[in-house]
Amino acid sequence: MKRINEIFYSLQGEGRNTGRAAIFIRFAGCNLRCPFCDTEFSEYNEMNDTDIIAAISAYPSRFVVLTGGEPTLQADNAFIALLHANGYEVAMETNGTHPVPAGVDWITVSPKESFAGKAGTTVVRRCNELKCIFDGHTTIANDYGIEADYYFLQPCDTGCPERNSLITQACIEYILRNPKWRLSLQTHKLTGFK
Ligand SMILES: C[S@@+](CC[C@H](N)C(=O)[O-])C[C@H]1O[C@@H](n2cnc3c(N)ncnc32)[C@H](O)[C@@H]1O
Ligand SMILES: Nc1nc2[nH]cc(C(=O)O)c2c(=O)[nH]1
Ligand code: SF4
Ligand SMILES: [Mg+2]
Repeated sequence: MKRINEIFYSLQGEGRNTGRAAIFIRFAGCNLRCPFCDTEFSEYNEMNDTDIIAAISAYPSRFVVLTGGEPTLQADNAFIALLHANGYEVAMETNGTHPVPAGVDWITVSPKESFAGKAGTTVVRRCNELKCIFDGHTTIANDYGIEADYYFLQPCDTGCPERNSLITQACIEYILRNPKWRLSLQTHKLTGFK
C-alpha cells in the first residue's frame, strides 16, 4: 500500500517540462521540513498500485509526475515498471536525499543542503534538471557538484508579493551574471492553476 496525499491533473508548472499536461501523484510524507515548503502533504489515503493505475487512467495524458512530500520514500522500481507497462512516461520531483528508483524518465532534483545541512545531503549525483529554490540568502544557487542537463533557479514563494518580486528580480540578475542557470517560474501559481 502507498500513502497518497492527492492525485490531480494539471499542467507541469515548473522547469523544462512547463506547459505539459501531466497527472500529479503526490505521495504523503517527507524526511525534511523545509521552512518555505508550499505543500501540505501529511494527509493521505492508502492505495495499492492497481488503485493508482485505475485513478490515473481517468485522464487523457500519459505523462505522470511523482511528487510529494518525498516520492523516493515510497515509489519503488516495480511501481515505475508498472507505470511504463501501462504506457506512462514518468517524471519525478525529489529533494535528492534518497536514491531514485530505476527507469524514471525525467528526474528533477531540488537540493535542500543550503539550509537543511546534513539531513538535506543530496545522494543523487546525476539528474535531468537541477532546480534550486532561490532567495539569495537561505536558499541559493549551488549545484553541489550534481550533473544535470539543465540548471534552473526557481524563486522562493514566500507568500508575500513584495518579497517575491524582489527575490525574482535577484534571481534574474543572478542568471544574467551566471548564464549556466535558467529561470523556472511556478507558472501554475501565476495562472491560478493547481
Ligand atoms: C513540494 S516539493 C515535493 C518534491 C520534493 N520533496 C522536493 O522538495 O523536490 C516540489 C517542488 O516545489 C519546490 N518548492 C517547495 N516550496 C517552494 C516555495 N515556497 N517556492 C518555490 N518552490 C518551492 C520544491 O523545491 C520542489 O522543487
Ligand atoms: N502545476 C503544478 N506543477 C508542479 N510541478 C511540480 C509541482 C510539485 O508540487 O511538485 C507542481 C504543482 O504542485 N503544480
Ligand atoms: S523536501 Fe520537498 S516536500 Fe519535503 S518539506 Fe522540503 S520542499 Fe516540502
Ligand atoms: Mg507544488
